[in-house]
Amino acid sequence: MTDPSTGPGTDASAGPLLDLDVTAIAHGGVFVARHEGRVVFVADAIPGERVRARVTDPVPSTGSETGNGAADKRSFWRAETVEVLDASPHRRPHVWAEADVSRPPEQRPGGADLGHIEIGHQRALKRQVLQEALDRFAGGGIAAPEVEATGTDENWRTRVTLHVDAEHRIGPYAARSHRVVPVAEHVLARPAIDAAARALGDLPEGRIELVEPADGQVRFLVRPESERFSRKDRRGPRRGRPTPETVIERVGGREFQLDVDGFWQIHPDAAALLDGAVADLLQGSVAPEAEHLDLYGGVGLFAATLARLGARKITTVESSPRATRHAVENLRDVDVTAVTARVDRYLRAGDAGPQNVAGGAVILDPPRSGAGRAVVEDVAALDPAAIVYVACDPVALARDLATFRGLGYEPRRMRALDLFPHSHHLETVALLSR
Ligand SMILES: C[S@@+](CC[C@H](N)C(=O)[O-])C[C@H]1O[C@@H](n2cnc3c(N)ncnc32)[C@H](O)[C@@H]1O
Repeated sequence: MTDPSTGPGTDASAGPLLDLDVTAIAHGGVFVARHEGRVVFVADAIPGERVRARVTDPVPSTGSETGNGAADKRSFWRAETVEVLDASPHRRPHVWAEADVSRPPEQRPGGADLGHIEIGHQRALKRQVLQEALDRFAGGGIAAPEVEATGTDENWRTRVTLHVDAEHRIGPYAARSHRVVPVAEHVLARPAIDAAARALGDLPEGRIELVEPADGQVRFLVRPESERFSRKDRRGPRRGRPTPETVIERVGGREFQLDVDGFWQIHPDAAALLDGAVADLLQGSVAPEAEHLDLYGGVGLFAATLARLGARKITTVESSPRATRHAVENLRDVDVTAVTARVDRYLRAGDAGPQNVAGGAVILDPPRSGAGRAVVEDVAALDPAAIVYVACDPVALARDLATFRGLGYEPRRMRALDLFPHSHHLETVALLSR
């Protein structure tokens, strides 16, 4: 499946208008229609609707209705809804007034690509995306679970990135673009973050990261846009740079310290819900004498879950040295070994790698791209009794499940959590065993 949410930038100001019958949701928060046999991925629509949409990518050359040679060779086009001709009963006024289809696409803030859909139907559509990914990439025969609500669908983001452009306008980027869209209110953000963002004075061009940790006090970092792609950023502070501020998050009775810009779940309920889901799936399968792995461990959230379930030998593996240092502090009361390493290298590190995982549990919580074939093969070779895979991308999950299935590990239970309301993102937790 192509991910239509990524790819070359779009220019919403050019391109023909098409009247489209929308048939399905696609991976990436866009919807499927057809025009003269070609797939058109259209934004801001709903399956069952007829919409008028402007083709934005590829941009046809002037004077041509369907485009130049390059456009004709493309297997799919992208388009943005500009008018709803026949509305779905699931359509609602967009949660973000500025994202309404009556505005030019380049002036609609991104981040809430399902915000025009009734919330229960958003979850039904996300389940369809997961089911399609499982059917197409995981070998079939796996039923996608219902998507569970968190209870907090509005003003949920505890971490927000805003941008300041050359004209000193501040706001989120428009969808699929790097254009800043000033908004009256950031409807996805926690109210304190929105208030803090509106109180920011004149700022230089760049990006601002706002964080509301458990104490409710908003912190913000101002950075040049160029740092976004810096690899050094992920390895911790650079020489001559101040050590990042530390903030505290809480799950149950336990405190987790982390860098203000370190990885933590964005939804305020997410860490506790994921801890609960992992514990639910692993209940009764944690053998105290075996070694247990928390791979892509961050500051130790799931290592703490394993400890609570009775694991006595736990190794958490994480590539960020600062996160690993925090994990050691966060799990002082627990016998945990925290390793700073890439997971793929750790699994092949011989004596410095895993020793006695047969019969134990392995938790994987990789970035969006998934764990990949080599890591999955190396995990299966350890012969754990239970594997829990925490995934924020259905297609990456499905591909890794296919590899696990080829090695004898079958998905036994799965839970899907709506940790990103009004956006297409979905968190899935799967339990596998032989
Ligand atoms: C989705 S986060 C999960 C963190 C943690 N499990 C939690 O829930 O808070 C993924 C983590 O993997 C780390 N990471 C990314 N690639 C990695 C790799 N190849 N090896 C080890 N850690 C990696 C990131 O730094 C990040 O902390």
